[in-house]
Amino acid sequence: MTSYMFFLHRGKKETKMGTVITTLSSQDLSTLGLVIVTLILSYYFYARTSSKQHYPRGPPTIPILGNLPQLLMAKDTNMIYFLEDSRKKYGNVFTIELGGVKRVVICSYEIVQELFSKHANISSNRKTDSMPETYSKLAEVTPGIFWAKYPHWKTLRSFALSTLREEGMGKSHLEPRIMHEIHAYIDHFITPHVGQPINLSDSIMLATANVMSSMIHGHRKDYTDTNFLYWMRQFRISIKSATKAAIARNIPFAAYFPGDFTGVKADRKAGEVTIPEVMKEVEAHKANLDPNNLVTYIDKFLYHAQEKKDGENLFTDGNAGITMLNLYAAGTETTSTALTWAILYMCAHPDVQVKVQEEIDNVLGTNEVRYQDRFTLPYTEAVILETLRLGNIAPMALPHTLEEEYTIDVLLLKAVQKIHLIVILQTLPAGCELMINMASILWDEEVFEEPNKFKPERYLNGDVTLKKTRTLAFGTGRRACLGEGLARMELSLFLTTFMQRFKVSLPTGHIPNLNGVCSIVNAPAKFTVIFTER
Ligand code: HEM
Repeated sequence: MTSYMFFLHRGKKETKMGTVITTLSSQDLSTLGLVIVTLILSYYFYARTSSKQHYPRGPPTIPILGNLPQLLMAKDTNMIYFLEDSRKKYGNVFTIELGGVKRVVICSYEIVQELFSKHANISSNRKTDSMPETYSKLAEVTPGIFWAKYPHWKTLRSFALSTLREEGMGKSHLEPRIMHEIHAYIDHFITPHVGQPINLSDSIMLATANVMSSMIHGHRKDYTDTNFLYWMRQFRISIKSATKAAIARNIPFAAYFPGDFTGVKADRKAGEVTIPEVMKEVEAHKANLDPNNLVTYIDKFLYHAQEKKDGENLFTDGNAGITMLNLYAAGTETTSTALTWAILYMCAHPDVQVKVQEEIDNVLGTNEVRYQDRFTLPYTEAVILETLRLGNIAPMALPHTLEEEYTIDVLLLKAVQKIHLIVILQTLPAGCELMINMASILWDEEVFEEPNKFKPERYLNGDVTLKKTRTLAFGTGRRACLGEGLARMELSLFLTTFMQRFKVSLPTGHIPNLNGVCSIVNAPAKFTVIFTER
């Protein structure tokens, strides 16, 4: 009778201790094999039928109440699910439920593409109850672009997109206006303070706001205009308190907590300042409307209203005001935050900064940059792409509403969950809100090697050309960022000009803090930077 011995150490004839665990005959072994195969098969079939019994099964719901104090009280970080790659903790799709609103958080690039691009017809609306109060009052009558639903959204978005393109978004004829703003910014905020620490993030948004302003109204505001400064400060408060305030809207009693933990009061105050201000601008443009000289967004909007071309009366004064506010909100803080990250990364990585400057010196010398130069400045462009990835500017994008119940494709689930035998279907309920966890996608270690490191070369083929690498920083599908062309243009022109003229560094002894402070945008923590003439 042949005996088979089972030992503790694989590949050894005996354990170190020489302990024999058990002995089995060949017949025993066949029986054991049969038992194992039977167990595996029955588990497989059991799991299939048991998961079928529960079909369709939705994503797990993460209890949010336990985290509520953190969400409401945290000064800097209020959206805890969006600050990290939540997939590791909760999976590719999970639900957070707050005040009766189900929010489905998606942490997979493939599922985002599947829902927002392939099934855009059922996922491209937004609910107004997830918006901050600043807008909600106006939006009850005038939806603007951000929070509008089909078919109104389509009309307003198409109008905004075509008008901004006429104004030069992504095109060379906008360049002089952006360059004018860059020089004004340098003259006012940098040159007088060369060699001294300055707070970039507080001032750079005035420059990006002015680019927007020149497209919307046809003129920029002076950096000493106190009304403009006050308006921008309130505007910024409303953006920063937006996520907290939106949460509080779903838990009404939270607004009555002492102080302003929920941001509702700040948001309300900001609304009281910003809304009348934009409506004043609308009135001023209306009073001076010249059909033979329609060169700004707002004039074209008001002229369209007079013509009543839409037949649905969408082109109202209220919508003129709120779309204007949407464009400021979307186009100001996002781009200025990306620029602030770019400068911080340059300070934190002096070697990268030197490479950017060498490239600019070789290609441009002292010539002023043109947007078309991006094709011959691949390293600088790679720095911008890496900034958009690692800086994670819009950490949760904007919520979408799912119009119909939707079961995520089983093959896709198998692929993203890397499960081969049992796949638990995930059915998302109609009416839920879909949110993207950008951190899971932009910092995905399976796609980006060492995702937490700033490595522009990941976007390059050698040092020569840009690699095609997936990105989601501007969203995807019908509702993707409307201003991507403008943002890319501003980032390229601002960063190249700054790097051409200045060396940037942190004050001696300051260690760069590369953790973001997350609200609707993910911004660097407060820091000061020293610009030195090169
Ligand atoms: C670095 C800068 C920017 C980033 C990272 C960014 C990112 C995004 C993201 C992620 C969304 C949401 C997409 C979705 O709902 O799925 C969005 C929407 C939007 N963005 Fe941007 N954005 C930037 C700059 C701009 C600029 C400069 C403008 C101004 C023209 C702009 C206008 C908009 C508008 C109007 C929407 C709403 C679109 C809609 O609801 O149809 N963005 N952006």
